[in-house]
Amino acid sequence: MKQVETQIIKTYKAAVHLRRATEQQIKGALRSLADALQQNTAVLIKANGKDLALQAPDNPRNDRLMLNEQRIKAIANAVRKISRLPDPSGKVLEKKVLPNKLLLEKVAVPLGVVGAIYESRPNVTFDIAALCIRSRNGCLLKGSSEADNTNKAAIKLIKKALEDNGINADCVTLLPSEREVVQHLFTATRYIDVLIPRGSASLIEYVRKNSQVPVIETGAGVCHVYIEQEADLNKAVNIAVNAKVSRPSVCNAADTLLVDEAVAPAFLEAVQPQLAKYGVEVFADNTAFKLLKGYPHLQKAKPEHFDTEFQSLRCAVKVVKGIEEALVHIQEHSTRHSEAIVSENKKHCKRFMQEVDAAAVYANASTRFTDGEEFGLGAEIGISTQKLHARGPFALEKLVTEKWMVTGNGQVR
Ligand SMILES: NC(=O)C1=CN([C@@H]2O[C@H](COP(=O)(O)OP(=O)(O)OC[C@H]3O[C@@H](n4cnc5c(N)ncnc54)[C@H](OP(=O)(O)O)[C@@H]3O)[C@@H](O)[C@H]2O)C=CC1
Ligand SMILES: N[C@@H](CCC(=O)OP(=O)(O)O)C(=O)O
Repeated sequence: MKQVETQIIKTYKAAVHLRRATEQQIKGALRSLADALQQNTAVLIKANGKDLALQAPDNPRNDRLMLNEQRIKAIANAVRKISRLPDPSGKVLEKKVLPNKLLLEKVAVPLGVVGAIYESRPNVTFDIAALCIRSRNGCLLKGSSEADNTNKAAIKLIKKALEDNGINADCVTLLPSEREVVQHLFTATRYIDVLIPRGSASLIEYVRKNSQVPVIETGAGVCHVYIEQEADLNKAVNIAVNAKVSRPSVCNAADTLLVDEAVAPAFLEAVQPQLAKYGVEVFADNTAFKLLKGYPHLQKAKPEHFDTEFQSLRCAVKVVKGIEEALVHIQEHSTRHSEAIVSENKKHCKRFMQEVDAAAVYANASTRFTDGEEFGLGAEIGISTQKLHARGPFALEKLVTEKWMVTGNGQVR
C-alpha cells in the first residue's frame, strides 16, 4: 500500500500550512465547511443512501450510519460552533526571565498529525476534521468501509473549504477504508503524533498491542443506571428510559439497570409501560424476572448479558441489596465509560461519584450526556476511557502539547 505511505507523508508536510495559517483562514475554512454541509445536504444524503443500501435493513447499527437533513444541520452547527472556539495553540502557559536574562516561554502548540480510526458514524469525519483544523493539526482519517461513500463525499467538502480559504487541502486526508491501512499508521512514528481508535473492544485492543505511535483509547460503553432506594421514581423512570432509548446504538446508552430491592417493585412497575412503548427487550435476573412478570419482551438474564453493550433496544436488569452491591457490580462489569446513580440521598450520590471508576459519573442525570458537544467542547475527537492525557469526551484542549521557547541575546552556557 505505497499509496497510504505517500498520503501519510503528504499530510505531515501539509500540516505546517495549518500552523502558518491566519486566524481568518482557519475560521473561514470552518465557516465555509458549515455552509457547504447545508448546501450539499442532498449530495450527502445520496452518498449515504448508497452506504445504507449495502447494509441489512434490520441492522441496528444503521441508525449510526444514517444521515438526514436534521443530522446534517446538527453537524453544520457543530462545525460553526468549533469555528467560534478559541485557538488552543499559541497560548503562553508560563513566562519568566532567567537570571542570565534568557526569556523562557512555555507555549501550547499543535500535536502535529492526528490519525483517527473510527466507526461508521459520518458526523465523526466532520467533527474530527473540524477539531483538527481549529487546533492546527494535520489529520488522517480511516473511516469504516460501511460509511465509505458518505466519507468520500464528506472529504470533498472539507478539502474544498480548505482550498477556498487558501489552506493546503492535504492537511486533511481520508485514507482508503481497507483494514490493512491501519498497519501503516502503526509504524509511521515520524509522521503521526497520536493515533485515536474509536470502536469495538477488539479494535482498541488490536491498536494498543500493535501501534508504535502513541494511542489515546476510546472504549466501548457498558453503562449502568443505578436506581437507589431513595430515588425519586419519576426522575428514575425518565432517566432510565432516556439513557436506554434516546439513541440506543451509541456508546453512552445504558445497558444495565441496577435496582435497589427496596424500590424494585414500584420502579419496575412504573418503568414497564415506558420500556414496552419502545419495545425494549429486557434480560432480567431472577428477582427482576418475577417482578416483571407479564412484561411483553421479557427473558431470563444469562451472565454474559451483564457484560454486553447492547447497542440496541435491549437491556439487562438486576435487583441489588443496596449501594454496596451496586458499586461492586459496577466495578466488575463497567467498561469505565459512563455510570449513573438516581437518588435523593446526597451522601450516597457523593459516594457513588467518588468511588465509581469511570470517565463520566452522573447523579440524577442520563448517561447520554457524555458527548463533546453536550459538554460544550464543540464536538469530540472521542470519549477516552483511559486515564492519561485525556479522559471522557476530549477535543481542542487535548490536541495540543507544549513547547519551550527560549529567546536570548547571545547567551552561552
Ligand atoms: N468511547 C468512544 O468514544 C466510542 C466508543 N465506540 C464503541 O465502538 C463500538 C462500536 O463500533 P464498531 O462499529 O463496532 O466499530 P469497529 O471496531 O467494528 O470499527 C471501527 C473502525 O475500526 C476498523 N477496524 C475494526 N477492526 C479492525 C481491525 N481488526 N483491523 C483494522 N481495522 C479495524 C473498522 O473498519 P471497518 O468498519 O471497515 O471494518 C472501522 O473503521 C461500540 O462498542 C461503541 O461503544 C465507538 C465510538 C466512540
Ligand atoms: N458523541 C456521541 C457518543 C460517542 C460515540 O460516538 O459513540 P458511538 O456511537 O458508539 O460511535 C453522542 O452521544 O452523540
